[in-house]
Amino acid sequence: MTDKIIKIAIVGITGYGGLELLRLLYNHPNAKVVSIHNTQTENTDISEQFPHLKSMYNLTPTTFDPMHIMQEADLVFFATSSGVSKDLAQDFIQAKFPVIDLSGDFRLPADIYKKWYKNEPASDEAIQQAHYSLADFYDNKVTYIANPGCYATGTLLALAPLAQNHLLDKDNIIIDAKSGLSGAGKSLTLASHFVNVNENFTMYKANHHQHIPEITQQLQQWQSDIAHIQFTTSLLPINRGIFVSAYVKINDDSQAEKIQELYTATYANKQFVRVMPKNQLPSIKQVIGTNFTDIGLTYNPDTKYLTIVSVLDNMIKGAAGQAIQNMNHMFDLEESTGLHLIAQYA
Ligand SMILES: NC(=O)C1=CN([C@@H]2O[C@H](COP(=O)(O)OP(=O)(O)OC[C@H]3O[C@@H](n4cnc5c(N)ncnc54)[C@H](OP(=O)(O)O)[C@@H]3O)[C@@H](O)[C@H]2O)C=CC1
Ligand SMILES: CC(=O)N[C@@H](CCC(=O)OP(=O)(O)O)C(=O)O
Repeated sequence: MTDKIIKIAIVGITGYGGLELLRLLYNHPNAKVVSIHNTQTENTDISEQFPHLKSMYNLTPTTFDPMHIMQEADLVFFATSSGVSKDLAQDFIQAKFPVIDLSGDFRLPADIYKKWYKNEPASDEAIQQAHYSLADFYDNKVTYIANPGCYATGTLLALAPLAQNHLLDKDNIIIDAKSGLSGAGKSLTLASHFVNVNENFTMYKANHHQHIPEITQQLQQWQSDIAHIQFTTSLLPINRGIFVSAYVKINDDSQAEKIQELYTATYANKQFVRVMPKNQLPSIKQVIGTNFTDIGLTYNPDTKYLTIVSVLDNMIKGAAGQAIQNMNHMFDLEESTGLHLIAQYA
């Protein structure tokens, strides 16, 4: 084990993603959080606002000052709302200082971002420097990483073995994804009000979710004829977790019986993707609190639809955990460092 210590700054510390980074990095043997930032600095220890952190850290949020961060730290995580890092990250990008951005700001070309996020995009120049990094498939030694979105991670891992082998029927890619409420961040809205979510089930952003272009873009890199996906998202009355159901047809029927082996082979050396035995489908609870994505498959020979289910913890594999996996790649650490987590069984 290396004795290297990576000094880390986190911007967006008062959000769910920032707090999850802080929680996971506590047990990372090669990381030390040296500064934390949000929109206000109150000059009080972070544990005043978040008592669960009492006696764990000795950190007070400080004013966001890029020059100071670059002097003190080796890497900055942006766990800020979308539309924020495209402005705040500028100085770091210019200086080629290591950045991992959890938001959607650098995942898409400018015109597509503007259309789907309905927000002003970062400059083309900045976007071109960012590397979209689905951590299980990319071992980046780059300085600037756009961490994938939570739904995009679950969907891409569910479809990767097929797309990488050009086996998807491009006209039959249907994805029905569901998320726990922490995916929406800490801000309260009418839609995220307890009474609206508890004991309820709602589909939202049907056909216009911002992860649609992110998923399509990556699928196209693997299988160039894919132009569209049918994608819907729903809100589960739970805190954490994503459940992706993908219904797809494969374009070569003779391969149908071999799909399970294809998934097992694709993920044989990917320690954070676990493929279930044939015809067994995963449940959300088996991954909550971990950096795993678990995947199960079942094929219907009558309809010729393959159902693929993938589950992950949106806050870990969908955000902070994958960001740390990317950090481990960036700094040449073993990719599971600090991420040895077992789900809570009951
Ligand atoms: N939650 C999830 O499961 C996932 C989230 N993401 C993405 O990660 C990012 C963070 O998500 P999440 O933690 O849920 O969001 P939250 O809404 O919970 O938190 C947002 C954070 O950003 C900070 N912030 C907002 N504007 C600024 C600013 N101008 N300067 C400094 N800090 C700012 C907020 O600080 P303050 O308290 O001062 O307002 C807060 O700490 C988002 O882009 C989200 O889309 C990606 C995958 C999954
Ligand atoms: C439950 C819920 O509301 N989830 C959010 C996920 C947002 C997210 O991860 O944002 P990025 O676009 O930055 O990836 C949503 O559906 O918009």
